[in-house]
Amino acid sequence: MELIRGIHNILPAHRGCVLTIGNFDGVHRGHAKVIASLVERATHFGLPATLMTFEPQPQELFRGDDAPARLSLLRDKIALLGELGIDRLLCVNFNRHFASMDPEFFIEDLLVRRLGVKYLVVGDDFCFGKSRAGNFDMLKKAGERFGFAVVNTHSFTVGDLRVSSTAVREQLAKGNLEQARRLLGHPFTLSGRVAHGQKIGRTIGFPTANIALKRKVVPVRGVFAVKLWWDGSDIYEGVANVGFRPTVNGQVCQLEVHLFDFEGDLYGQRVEVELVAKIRDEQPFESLDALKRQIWNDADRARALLGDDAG
Ligand SMILES: Cc1cc2nc3c(=O)[nH]c(=O)nc-3n(C[C@H](O)[C@H](O)[C@H](O)COP(=O)(O)O)c2cc1C
Ligand SMILES: Nc1ncnc2c1ncn2[C@@H]1O[C@H](COP(=O)(O)OP(=O)(O)O)[C@@H](O)[C@H]1O
Repeated sequence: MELIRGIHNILPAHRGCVLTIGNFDGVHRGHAKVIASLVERATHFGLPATLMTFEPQPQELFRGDDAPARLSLLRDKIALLGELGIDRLLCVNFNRHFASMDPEFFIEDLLVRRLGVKYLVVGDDFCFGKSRAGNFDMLKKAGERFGFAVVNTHSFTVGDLRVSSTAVREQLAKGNLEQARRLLGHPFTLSGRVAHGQKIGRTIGFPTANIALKRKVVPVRGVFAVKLWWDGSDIYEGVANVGFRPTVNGQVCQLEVHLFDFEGDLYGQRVEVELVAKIRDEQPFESLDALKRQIWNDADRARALLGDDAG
């Protein structure tokens, strides 16, 4: 998969494609379906399957801290999309300038002239450009004029649940990791670099790798049974907390993982953490001793849950 970072990096050689446009947050099963049909069309036309996505996600630009919790960071998104057979990923720097582009210009300059789109898949609620005046109907009409087909994405359901990034966020907020996994089609993971903390963990017998989440809004909270790995490593099991650590007056939301049967230095390592099952909500404790006793219980529970998961 070729990554094109920014519209200024679109080359004349990139002209001619089948295209889909969207946030693709989480890269869930609905997204995978859309992409599978795009790849099929790409083969049919003999053109590269191209996906246009935005960074930051539009709501993050417009709503800041009120934006919906981010499911996948760009880096995770790129990795997940890379597995779905797309030829090109165009990542647009979503800023005020791009957002206020005239919708006609978006179509004629970007889609037609520079990308040479022959087939376009978007949701029928897709709006774009200045005052969000560009819409599905406008794309359809432009398609007739410039000679490209425009088709609508169809909803994909699992059981009676419509798969959407919002539905995944709702399941995660409720702590239903298994249901979230079903909607995503892959486990929910958080990733980041291990940083130094307050060094309290080791003094209570539970060293915890502290992982900065780099998100404005985190979609999960609480204590979880987890698996952790990094590039080329084994998979380790452990117990983790995602939250503000009220007992030690934590200021930022953080992921902390205590690994079972592991002794070593993880500082600086980029790790991936799969949340397997939720154990409880985070709570304040009156002492570190009380917290330590609780973490012992959490660890037992996590081992049991992870044992079930393996079977
Ligand atoms: C499994 C687990 C559960 C935790 N639960 C809570 C909790 O309910 N409340 C809380 O204030 N902190 C909780 N913590 C966070 C601890 O306060 C924190 O890991 C400890 O203070 C060590 O901090 P340090 O890594 O900065 O040294 C939990 C940590 C782990 C690993
Ligand atoms: N079993 C373990 N689980 C997690 N981290 C461990 C473990 N054993 C050693 N470590 C190391 O210890 C560090 C955590 O120790 P801790 O006292 O909690 O310090 P900090 O407050 O800096 O996180 C981790 O970042 C990692 O490098």
